[in-house]
Amino acid sequence: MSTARPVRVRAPGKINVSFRVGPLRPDGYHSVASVYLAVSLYEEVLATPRADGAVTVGVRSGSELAFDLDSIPLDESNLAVRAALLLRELADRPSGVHLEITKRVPVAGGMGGGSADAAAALVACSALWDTGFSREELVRISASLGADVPFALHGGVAVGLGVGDELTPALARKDLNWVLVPASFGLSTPKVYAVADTLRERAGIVVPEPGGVDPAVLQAMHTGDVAALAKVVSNDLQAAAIEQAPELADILDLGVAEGALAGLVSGSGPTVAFLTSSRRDAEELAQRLSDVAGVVALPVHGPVHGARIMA
Ligand SMILES: C[C@](O)(CO)[C@H](O)COP(=O)(O)OP(=O)(O)OC[C@H]1O[C@@H](n2ccc(N)nc2=O)[C@H](O)[C@@H]1O
Ligand SMILES: Nc1ncnc2c1ncn2[C@@H]1O[C@H](COP(=O)(O)OP(=O)(O)OP(=O)(O)O)[C@@H](O)[C@H]1O
Repeated sequence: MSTARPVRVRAPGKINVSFRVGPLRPDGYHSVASVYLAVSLYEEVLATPRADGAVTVGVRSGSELAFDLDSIPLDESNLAVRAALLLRELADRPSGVHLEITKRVPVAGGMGGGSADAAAALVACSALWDTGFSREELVRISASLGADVPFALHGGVAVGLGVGDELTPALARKDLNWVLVPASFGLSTPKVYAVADTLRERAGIVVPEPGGVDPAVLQAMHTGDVAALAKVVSNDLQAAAIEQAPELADILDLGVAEGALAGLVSGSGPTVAFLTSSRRDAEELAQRLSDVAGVVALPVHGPVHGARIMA
């Protein structure tokens, strides 16, 4: 359907419930095996047509988190702008658009917030410009914007191979309840990968190709066995994130001491995610972490849908 009216899209942040990192490839990326879970913390992009043909962006906070909005570029390096420019070129449209981003996913937090913005911008502009691209085509297009962008479009639960962009849907029988503890600072994704390489080199570890994901993780999600899942969640980037920000180790210990079934750093960090048994346990843990440590702690659940137009 063609529309000249503004289009609002929301796209989720993610947790890597399991994340294996293989060797560094010649292109500067690592081959990975990821179990992605989309969680109920959403970015929103409102796309409004611009008559002058320009592609512009604005960012505002939609959260109680103290976002460093100044660290987000407002030029052509903004991921949402890159998405719109790429789509415009592929669809051969002369159209302009203003993208207003409402941020709720921690910036540089390891939860794919910028990727969610890119996915939301693709879906919004595709509707605005009536490109006729299918969802599958948008997913394919999105891979050139970043390794996490296809999953922000896809949503739900998925296995990500290659650099994380080769997705296969997976099943979660039950809604999983987590508590997120965002940090007041960000970590650079390439830096965390580089530190991971250095740590492995120093330990004399020759890193194998990740192959696939840990089948025990898929099995636990498939059967909805949260206790079993808690035993197998893991992230190969966690040690490198802790090396960069040692306080993350204390937060991980605290969450488990306060009753989380398990804790792990999300993606390249520094956001920490704690698994709990129920929505109620997540709310109680978030309250305790806030009381005991004075940290912001957000209960979330997943799987949730990928980038989608809002009514
Ligand atoms: C850490 C994760 O968030 C886990 O899902 C992703 O692997 C990162 O995904 P992303 O932020 O979308 O990454 P991109 O924007 O494509 O890449 C940023 C940088 O991260 C590093 N990178 C990213 C993905 C990957 N499989 N191997 C890498 O080494 C590379 O240095 C790359 O230049
Ligand atoms: N729309 C955007 N939103 C946030 N950051 C953006 C955006 N466009 C470009 N960036 C740049 O990308 C950097 C990382 O952003 P993002 O919030 O996606 O990190 P992240 O969640 O750690 O990413 P990932 O988990 O995918 O590695 C920011 O510091 C910023 O400089």
